[in-house]
Amino acid sequence: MPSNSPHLLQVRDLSCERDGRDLFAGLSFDLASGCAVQIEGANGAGKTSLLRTLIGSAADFSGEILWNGESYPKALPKLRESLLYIGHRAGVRGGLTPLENLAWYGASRDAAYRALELLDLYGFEDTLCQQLSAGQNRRVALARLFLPEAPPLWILDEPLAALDVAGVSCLQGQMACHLSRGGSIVFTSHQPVGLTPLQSIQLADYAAGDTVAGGVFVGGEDVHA
Ligand SMILES: Nc1ncnc2c1ncn2[C@@H]1O[C@H](COP(=O)(O)OP(=O)(O)OP(=O)(O)O)[C@@H](O)[C@H]1O
Repeated sequence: MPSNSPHLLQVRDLSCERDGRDLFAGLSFDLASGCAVQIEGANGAGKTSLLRTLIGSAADFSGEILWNGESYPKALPKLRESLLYIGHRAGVRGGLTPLENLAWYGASRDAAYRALELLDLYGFEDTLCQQLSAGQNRRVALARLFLPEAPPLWILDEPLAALDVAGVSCLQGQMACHLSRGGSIVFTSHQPVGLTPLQSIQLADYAAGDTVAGGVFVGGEDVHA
């Protein structure tokens, strides 16, 4: 069960600065198998900076991050074997079709067709992505979450952005399914997401000089044992 699972990702007293400005300080949380963490905060609060730090793309932090008990940066090669990161910008190549974009990530043709169908992109598989709408491009990016054998750790920056109601529902279902299979998710979103167990972290609570301990949990057990 998720509450008894080991903590895969551990963040200890993390502080991040950009251009001489402290974005957040004293941030600590644990992420266990089967659990999700939602990062919330105003525009410019540092959500993307935090995610980029967690994926090892930003080394200018203080504090400690551990993956399976091993500290960054030593842990990064193993982390990347287990990580699926979808950033704020969709990471979709406009000059390729949806099928070609998924093939670039190693998907078989059958798996890519299936994932695109689940995201209601049937009939658009061979259309250049630069001819698709913003929401459709977002769906192409998110189709990676619907491929078989997706990695266990998902780090998603604004995954619900640009999606319509049906798209949000579809993605929420897939995120819940991932948790039920023992996967873990860290994501940013400005809107409520119906996941359990979910730890919500408000970056405003960690503004430099205004540090509080821990986040708020909705459902499940507090993994800050
Ligand atoms: N590489 C960088 N160099 C300098 N400043 C940066 C860099 N990346 C981000 N910043 C600054 O850090 C601050 C936080 O940016 P970030 O993108 O992390 O915020 P965010 O919470 O994700 O915002 P939004 O909700 O608007 O996406 C911003 O003021 C931004 O200008």
